[in-house]
Amino acid sequence: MDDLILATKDLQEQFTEKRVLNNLTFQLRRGRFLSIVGENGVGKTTLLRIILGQLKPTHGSVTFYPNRKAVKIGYVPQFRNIDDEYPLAVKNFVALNFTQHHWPWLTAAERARLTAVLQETKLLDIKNEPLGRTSGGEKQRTYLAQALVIKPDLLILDESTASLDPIAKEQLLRLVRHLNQTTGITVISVTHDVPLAKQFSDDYLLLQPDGYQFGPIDQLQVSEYQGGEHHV
Ligand SMILES: Nc1ncnc2c1ncn2[C@@H]1O[C@H](COP(=O)(O)OP(=O)(O)OP(=O)(O)O)[C@@H](O)[C@H]1O
Repeated sequence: MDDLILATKDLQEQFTEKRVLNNLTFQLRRGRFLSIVGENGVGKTTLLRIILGQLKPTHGSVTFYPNRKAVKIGYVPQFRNIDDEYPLAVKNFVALNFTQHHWPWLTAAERARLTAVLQETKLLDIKNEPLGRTSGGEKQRTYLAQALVIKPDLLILDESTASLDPIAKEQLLRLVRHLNQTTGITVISVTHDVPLAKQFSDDYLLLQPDGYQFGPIDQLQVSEYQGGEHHV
């Protein structure tokens, strides 16, 4: 169990109208990049919410190793309400995730961490720009930086590339993969983009209406993936 970061056992979620996750059981090793794929409504976000502790499974469990408290999670949600007028500068938006309360007066250690993460995510040049005026790709990198600033052990991305053009999509995933390989951070990424998942991940979890598949990414058959926004 040494190198596991989390394991699920027999997970199921029963909503009023629908049941998702069919006794889902899988184990994720530390340092791996897992892509979760599957058609719309199959339960991908539900699984993330269970892992994040926002939703209690109707059945089954999630276990963290060595325990939940020891696994720091950085989360990039699927939707944000950032309009063109959003005034907070990129660097201040990233710093929101520091837990200390007297922001914006960061400690020296926090300032150093902030600079490091802005550099890692290639945001130094635009750190003083209001977030509302940045491009889609820059916004996604800012959300990523905000999740990373706390030095998480596990990074969870919910369709972070969905709104991006193909070049920005690949750049973002390449960056996440680079961080995964250089820092050892474990990544769980929900995506509809199977070719990109195949390019950048180690493992896949394909959720299906009546079951699931889990395994090394090279075993994911593109033809088995039906649905999502991008039919392949
Ligand atoms: N709180 C809830 N109450 C009732 N039904 C819900 C709730 N949350 C999700 N569902 C339903 O459960 C199913 C799975 O939703 P979920 O958001 O996990 O799917 P998904 O695979 O992430 O879909 P997408 O690819 O469209 O984001 C959907 O049919 C959804 O309508």
